[in-house]
Parts: sequence; C-alpha cells; structure tokens
Amino acid sequence: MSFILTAEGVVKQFGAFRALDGVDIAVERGKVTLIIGPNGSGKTTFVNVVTGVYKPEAGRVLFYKDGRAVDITGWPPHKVFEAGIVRTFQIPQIFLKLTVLENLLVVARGQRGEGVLPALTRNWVKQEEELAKRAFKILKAVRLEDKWDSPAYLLSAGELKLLELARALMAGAELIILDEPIAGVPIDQAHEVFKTVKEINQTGTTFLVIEHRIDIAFKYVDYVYAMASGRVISKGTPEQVANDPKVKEVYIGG
Ligand SMILES: Nc1ncnc2c1ncn2[C@@H]1O[C@H](COP(=O)(O)OP(=O)(O)OP(=O)(O)O)[C@@H](O)[C@H]1O
Repeated sequence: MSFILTAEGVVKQFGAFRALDGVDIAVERGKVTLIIGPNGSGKTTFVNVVTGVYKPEAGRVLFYKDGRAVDITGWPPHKVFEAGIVRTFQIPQIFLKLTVLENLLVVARGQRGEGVLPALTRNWVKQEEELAKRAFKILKAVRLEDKWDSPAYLLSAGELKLLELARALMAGAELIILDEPIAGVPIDQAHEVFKTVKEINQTGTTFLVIEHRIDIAFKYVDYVYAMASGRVISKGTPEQVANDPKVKEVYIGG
C-alpha cells in the first residue's frame, strides 16, 4: 500500500479542550478516502491541521512526494498548497461574473512561477494557449466544457461544485481535499459530483473528502475513517464502517 499523506498522533487543543486527541489517519495514493463523524467531532480541525491553518500541539503530518516523506507539520497554508495539497476553499472563491473558463485561468495565473516577467516575453501568447488547452481538458473531465463561456452565476449548485473541483485540478493538485462537496446540492447533482470525483480519481488524483451525506458518499469512496470526540473510532471499507457497532452507536444511539 502506498500512502500520499499520513497523520500520526495529531493533537489539537483550543484552550483546555482537545478537538483532536491523538488522530492517526492515512490517505492511500490514488484512492478516495472519506472522513465522517457527527458535528464537532474534529473533521474540519483535522483538515485545518493538514493544510497548515492550525499547528498541532503534538503529532506529525507527512506528505509523500517524489518518493520521499516530507514532514509538513506546521507548514503555512501557502507552502502546503504549493507542495500539491489543495483544499477547494484555499483557492480564491469562484468569481460569479467571470465565465467558467476565466475562473480556471485565474487560478493558473495565481500559481507559482507565473508573474509579470513572462507577460513581457514572446512566450506569453504560447503560455496563454497552453493554459487554455489545459483548462479545456479539465473542463471536459468535469463535464463543463459546454459551459465554458457561461458566467459562473448561471451554474447550478452541482455545477459550481464541479467548477471548484476543476479549479483545484488547474492549481496542479496531487491531493484534493473536499470539505462537504455535496452540501446543499440536490440529490441527482450530488451523484454527478461524486461520479466526477471518481472519474478524476481514476486518472490519478488522490482525494480526501469530508461529507455528512454518507448514504451518497459511501457508494463512491474506497476507504472511510469515522471520528467522534476528536478520535478515530472506526476505519475500513464503507461496508465495514457502516456495520461497525461503534459507528452505529454514535449516529443512532448518540
Ligand atoms: N477555533 C476554535 N476555537 C475553539 N474551539 C474550536 C475551534 N475550532 C473548532 N473548535 C471546536 O472543536 C471541535 C471540533 O470542531 P470541528 O469543526 O473540527 O468539527 P467537525 O467534525 O468538522 O464538525 P462539523 O461537521 O459540524 O463541521 C468542536 O467542538 C468545535 O467547537
């Protein structure tokens, strides 16, 4: 098994309160891993530790890049982003008045290495062409290519989520972290979002997803971690976790 990210013994305190109490989570490369848990169980705090928003009091986070483990614990968010871990809302918000294509090009221009200098060189037009080509390839992957010229405000809730996903791909993500990708999305569109995640995953991008709507999410993910009160209480395939009495207790008995 090859991991892209491992977190070991992560502790995050807010004052005397332990939001994360020794969390071990490993994300397998090339798979879709889901974290579930009731409100307040620590899912977002965990993602905040991984993406550098919070420094943990204990534990470490390793990102496996180019065949070696890089200790990214406590790295600032922009460095984590540059390393290839992209959480959808790390990218500037979707610009509703810009077209779908423009929303992708804006992300690419904000990336490392893009600056004023290339714009002054003869390479500029070539670079723009290449970016547009890449953007269209990504739009095709998320099935938004027919909407490339639509202003983003005309998109449905599901399409906006797909545009966010496209923007993460445009940012060159190796690991995409999706925080509730189908919150507020109607059921048919929600399936569409997860189907697209799965398709993109099959072309090599790894996903870590937090989602409450487990009835839908469980159909599409490879591995699940269940959290409660800042700890991992169960892990395994969707079937194993769904049948774990500890998980049932938290959701039904709790
Ligand atoms: N900045 C903060 N200061 C103090 N307490 C916090 C802070 N952030 C989170 N918490 C607390 O840590 C606990 C875990 O919160 P977290 O947002 O990680 O849960 P969650 O599992 O993502 O919940 P939800 O599903 O509602 O998003 C909660 O009790 C929350 O109130």
